[in-house]
Amino acid sequence: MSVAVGILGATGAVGQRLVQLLASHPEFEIETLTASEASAGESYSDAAKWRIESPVPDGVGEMTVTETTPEAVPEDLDLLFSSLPSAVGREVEPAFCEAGHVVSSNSSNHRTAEDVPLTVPEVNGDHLDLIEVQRDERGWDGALVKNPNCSTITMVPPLAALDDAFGLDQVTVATLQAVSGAGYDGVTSMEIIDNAIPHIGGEENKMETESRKLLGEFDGAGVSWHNARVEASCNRIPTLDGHLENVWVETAREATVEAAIDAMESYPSLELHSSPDQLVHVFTDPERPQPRLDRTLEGGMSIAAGGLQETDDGLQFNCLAHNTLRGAAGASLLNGELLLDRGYL
Ligand SMILES: NC(=O)C1=CN([C@@H]2O[C@H](COP(=O)(O)OP(=O)(O)OC[C@H]3O[C@@H](n4cnc5c(N)ncnc54)[C@H](OP(=O)(O)O)[C@@H]3O)[C@@H](O)[C@H]2O)C=CC1
Repeated sequence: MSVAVGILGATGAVGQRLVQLLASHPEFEIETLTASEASAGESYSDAAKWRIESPVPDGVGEMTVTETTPEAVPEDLDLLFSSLPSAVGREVEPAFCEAGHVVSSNSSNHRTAEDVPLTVPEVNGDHLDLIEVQRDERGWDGALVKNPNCSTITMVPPLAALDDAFGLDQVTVATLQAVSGAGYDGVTSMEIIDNAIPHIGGEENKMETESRKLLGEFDGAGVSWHNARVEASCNRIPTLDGHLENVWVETAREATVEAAIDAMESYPSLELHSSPDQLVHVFTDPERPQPRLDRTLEGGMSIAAGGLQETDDGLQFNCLAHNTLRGAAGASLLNGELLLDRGYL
């Protein structure tokens, strides 16, 4: 069975990754590509400044880009992936849902809304059924599902494993984030070469809130956020792709490095097309994980961890993920596969 899909914001950095991943997907077929009014009417090859190592996939370059409105896309599209700027997503995504479309969105708007599932399929796929509450409350035939921020996705699977094993009371994280997270025009070379920027607007709050929603419990009516305190400090560094994070956790029960490695490495993955075989890979070499060496682990869909050490009240570790694959386009794609698997398409 082939599922007809569209990409909202298809010409951008994340949209291009979605095009790349969807072009060879066995279940999804790209039917519609949208962007801003400035790009509408152009061929995809002309509208998108293609920045991915592999060429524009066959058949996509000639497609005509349409405007990002419900009227401009076919009514019978089963699924829309959204990689719009969040201010745009906030306005238009609900209109697509109201028009009956199911939207798997990477944009940050609505992530912490009470009736919007925020999911990392392997960690809290059960939260997807919040769609029923959303449809009741909003009267939509469609649905809006979100994946979290790229820095949040990087730390949440290891944290979920540690929570299952020992319980989490407090999480403190410092990030070293790649420039692609800011988008192509986000940070100039003069700002970032030979430098580090100890601030990324809004990022700390996203990590502190989204992680607690993801690790929370869904009871059929709503999500009770996890009680752990989460504190984040976010930094931009001159790597291209791959966010590296240093994490300290205070655990509720005594934790050992050996048990923590076991919990992370045995944390279950899923059998969705884009799921990695192993969700978290733990390195024992203290110099790993590194962005350049480890961001493409399992096609960029795995989380790399390492540097595990016991502390007075818990553990510390490092983790890394590819921010535009596992952290953005791949995360939306996995949510799309989960929607299909759970019968929402
Ligand atoms: N880059 C990353 O690593 C990550 C990005 N994100 C989030 O994903 C989203 C997309 O990011 P990114 O791909 O980097 O952004 P880009 O700026 O590269 O792309 C934005 C896309 O949205 C379209 N667009 C812009 N304005 C409008 C509008 N008014 N109406 C309709 N379409 C519009 C653009 O079309 P056009 O080409 O015509 O301008 C383009 O297709 C953002 O919300 C971002 O915060 C999340 C995680 C990681």
